[in-house]
Amino acid sequence: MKPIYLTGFMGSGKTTIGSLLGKRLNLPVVDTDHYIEEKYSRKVAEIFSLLGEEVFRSYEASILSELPQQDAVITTGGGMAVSEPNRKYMLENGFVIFLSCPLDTIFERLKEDESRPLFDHEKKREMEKLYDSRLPFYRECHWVLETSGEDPANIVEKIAARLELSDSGQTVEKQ
Ligand SMILES: Nc1ncnc2c1ncn2[C@@H]1O[C@H](COP(=O)(O)OP(=O)(O)OP(=O)(O)O)[C@@H](O)[C@H]1O
Ligand SMILES: O=C(O)C1=C[C@@H](O)[C@@H](O)[C@H](O)C1
Ligand SMILES: [Mg+2]
Repeated sequence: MKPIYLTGFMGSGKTTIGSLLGKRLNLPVVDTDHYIEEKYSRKVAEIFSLLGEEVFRSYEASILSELPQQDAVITTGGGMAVSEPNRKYMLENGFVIFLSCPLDTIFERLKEDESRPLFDHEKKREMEKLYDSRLPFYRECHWVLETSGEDPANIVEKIAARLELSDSGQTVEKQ
């Protein structure tokens, strides 16, 4: 089975859902942010502050091909799908699920969380711009799954059900 890539904006639930999905499907899970932190022995926030975003993006691009090529759930950082070559790689080599979530819900989810260098709780307008600019990239995927108002466990069951449908050869709608 091709790897499942979870994409979407910061706070859409990629890491949370991916971890549960891995357990549900009995597949290993690789989180690209964690992989980069291990490989380069620095926290994502440190890479941004010490080396800059461009360096972080080069790390993201270079690690994709090091990740499992099959039987895995890969939870991506929020900016992974913004790069065209990254999107192309994921679309060609795996099954890409965009976890969609309204920005207001994301603000609510991340209100106590300061770990994301690009998420500024005080700058709603800038966050809206970033969010809107990224939507077209996230939408280049195999499935769009709306996550707001859904419990993580339910989302996982929905994904598992859709994967079973596609395994059985039935046509599945993108949205
Ligand atoms: N479906 C959900 N319902 C409620 N809370 C959720 C849901 N999914 C995730 N959360 C919460 O939202 C926060 C962010 O989730 P998570 O870290 O999984 O996002 P992410 O998409 O991996 O973000 P990033 O792109 O920054 O890595 C966490 O506190 C998590 O518990
Ligand atoms: O959306 C983004 O650009 C980011 C999301 C996080 O997962 C991290 O990859 C980093 O904080 C950047
Ligand atoms: Mg994450």
